[in-house]
Amino acid sequence: MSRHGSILYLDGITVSFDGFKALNNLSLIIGEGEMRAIIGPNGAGKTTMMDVITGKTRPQSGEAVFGAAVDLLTRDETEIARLGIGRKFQRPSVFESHTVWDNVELALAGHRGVAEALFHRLAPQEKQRIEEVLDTVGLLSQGRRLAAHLSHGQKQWLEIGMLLAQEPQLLLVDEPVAGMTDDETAETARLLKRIAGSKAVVVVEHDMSFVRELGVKVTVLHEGAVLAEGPLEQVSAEPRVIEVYLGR
Ligand SMILES: Nc1ncnc2c1ncn2[C@@H]1O[C@H](COP(=O)(O)OP(=O)(O)OP(=O)(O)O)[C@@H](O)[C@H]1O
Repeated sequence: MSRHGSILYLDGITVSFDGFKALNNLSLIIGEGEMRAIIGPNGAGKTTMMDVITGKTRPQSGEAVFGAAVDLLTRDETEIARLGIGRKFQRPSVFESHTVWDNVELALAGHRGVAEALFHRLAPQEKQRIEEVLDTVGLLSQGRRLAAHLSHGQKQWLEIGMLLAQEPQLLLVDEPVAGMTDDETAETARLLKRIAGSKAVVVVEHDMSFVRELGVKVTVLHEGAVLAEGPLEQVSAEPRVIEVYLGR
């Protein structure tokens, strides 16, 4: 496998929990600006893979390289986030008692405390950046609303916006459309497509119609390793994939 031009290079990653291999010699390469969908049955290792990339779990063996040469296995979670890897967990976690605008402003400020961040006078370029982020996630007209009053889908988009404010090069998104309406699901696919290109996006999702809408290369995980990889039509026609995942 070649590392050239990749934003993420995983090679031979193995994670054992009491002898059980949650990841078993997993290798995966994500290109710069690429969007990739990761699918696979429950227990396939999708969450564990995200945990390894973000420094939450250390593998027993393997290599994990970010960009040209950053060895992720020597960095802790905070360092990895600062390096430019953003992670969105399944459930939205926004500051409900703050406005949509303030949520993005807080994310932009990052290291400043909440009070300090909100009383800090915004530089024109910070204001512009917040507007850009809200526009990207389709919430520009919602800036003054309290986050608590947003729909479930809008909260998910806001949290994606909060990650974008931190300018990641790689965004990991775990089951973004769970609990969304069909319209919100379709909008989320459009949103992620707008984001990909300027940054790489790895999306874990069980919703096949959403994965189809993304229209990107799919990696099927099974028992901690890659079972199949390619366009959705191709992998979904493979007998092994049908047997372990799609046919159930
Ligand atoms: N801390 C842990 N201790 C022991 N076993 C674990 C631990 N974390 C995960 N596992 C096991 O590793 C396997 C992979 O789990 P993982 O959560 O990565 O799968 P997944 O593909 O994300 O599944 P799902 O689609 O259900 O979220 C599972 O069998 C799980 O029970």
